[in-house]
Amino acid sequence: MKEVTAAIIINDGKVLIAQRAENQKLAGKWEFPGGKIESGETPEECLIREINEELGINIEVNDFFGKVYINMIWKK
Ligand SMILES: Nc1nc2c([nH]c(=O)n2[C@H]2C[C@H](O)[C@@H](COP(=O)(O)OP(=O)(O)OP(=O)(O)O)O2)c(=O)[nH]1
Repeated sequence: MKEVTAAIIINDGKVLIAQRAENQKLAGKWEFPGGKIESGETPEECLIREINEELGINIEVNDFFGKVYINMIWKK
């Protein structure tokens, strides 16, 4: 099982969503920015790292929104 974190960033009543890059899996799809939890990392640490890598900003994690389980099947 793969564990992923994603951030819901709200500013001025607008929610930030990001488009996946052309060189990524699911290229062009829209997502809440985030990524996979690495070994030894807490979900919060993962989120801070991913948002810094993807958006170049430093965030503080506030409220936990929720958890979902997805069964993904890849099609080529
Ligand atoms: N970031 C993000 N990922 C999502 C969302 N919904 C959803 O199903 N996913 C899935 C897509 C991917 O299979 C997985 C996130 O993996 P990723 O490829 O973005 O992770 P990563 O940044 O660590 O990438 P990499 O190092 O493996 O290249 O979670 C979402 O809202 N945000």
